Amino acid sequence: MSKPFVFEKPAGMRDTLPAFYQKNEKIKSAIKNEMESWGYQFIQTPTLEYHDTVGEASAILDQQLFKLLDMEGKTLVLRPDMTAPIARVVSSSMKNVAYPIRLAYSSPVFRAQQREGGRPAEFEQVGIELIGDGTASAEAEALALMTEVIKKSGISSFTVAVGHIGFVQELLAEILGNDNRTGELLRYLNEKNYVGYASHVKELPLSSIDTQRLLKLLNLRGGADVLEEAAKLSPNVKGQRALTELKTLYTLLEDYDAAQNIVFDFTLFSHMSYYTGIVFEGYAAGIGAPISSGGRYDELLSRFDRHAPAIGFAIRMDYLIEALDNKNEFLRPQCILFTPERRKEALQWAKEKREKGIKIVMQDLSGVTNVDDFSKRFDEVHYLIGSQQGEDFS
Ligand SMILES: N[C@@H](Cc1c[nH]c[nH+]1)C(=O)O
Repeated sequence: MSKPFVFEKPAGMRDTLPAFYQKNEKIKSAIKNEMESWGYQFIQTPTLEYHDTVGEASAILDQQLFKLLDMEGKTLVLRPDMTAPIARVVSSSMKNVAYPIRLAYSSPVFRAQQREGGRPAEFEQVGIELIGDGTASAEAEALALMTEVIKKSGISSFTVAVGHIGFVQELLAEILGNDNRTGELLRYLNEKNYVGYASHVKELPLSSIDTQRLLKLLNLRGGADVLEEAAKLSPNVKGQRALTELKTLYTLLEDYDAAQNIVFDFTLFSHMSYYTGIVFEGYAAGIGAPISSGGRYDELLSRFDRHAPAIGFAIRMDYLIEALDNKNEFLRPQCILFTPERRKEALQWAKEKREKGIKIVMQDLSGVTNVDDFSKRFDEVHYLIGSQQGEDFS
């Protein structure tokens, strides 16, 4: 016997079925409304971009980029994130719009995955970018909005981890000097491989004080008192500046009433190499991967010749939906099963219900083979069958 035909999909590609789709659309619309109410304007950018502009600026590992060629032989990429395309837009079509600029997006992004990893290679991000504002208020706004959006989506139990790329890089560079060794430790942090980080540190030929400083970095996770602990690692001037920035940020977040969910985490290091200052990730109970992430990227815009400080974040819709408890279940449609002689009556009834916002499936009885099975899909099933008046729809 020949093997049954399997409709395989490329690694990491997924179908979105009705239940997930509905939930996603509903939550997404709540998130978008919130972003719009803070004055962010939604834009769309193309799915394909040039590899040597947006592809490189996106700061994703090259092997994770989906690449293809256009008719002129130029290499294109499926956009791996939205921050770089938005930097391109702000520096070209919007170059005459004065800073600060507040933009938002809701778009699929693409990052190639190994099949064994089982991770999605296409997923939807809803995010914002606040470009041209280098103030602490801009940082507080981004974090407060992210917190609000997570709350509005129905997640009650979550934390937002905040770190600072500058602090970590300065500390490592001061102790290790050489870029390769720093790079290696940063890679462990990015992979959240703290055991690997610690054993690597212990192998390095360092004074015991410096070994301790590098190891203590791993404990710098927790409430606002972590900032005091971080100060004890005797950071250099730039490192101290980063700590002051974080302290100010915390005070501002208290004003925004958004400090309750914040924890500081100096091990936070992102794979996105454009970050230059604070970085943050949102975590929901029960989900291992971040449901949102963002940070300050003050150098990216210069790559597009319109220098500006900037900050932003993206919500990862698939993980966010996974994190929602099922109390958000959606009402299923109602069904009206009719026979042709009652079709008009059924149509009239369906029209009235639909106008009231109730979802109605109209189904000719002779088109259904197993009525019992079919009926299970609906909240209510009404019968308009035969010439007799069968059901009272008042
Ligand atoms: N583009 C980032 C999120 C982000 C938006 N703005 C700044 N950071 C990501 O895909 O992880």
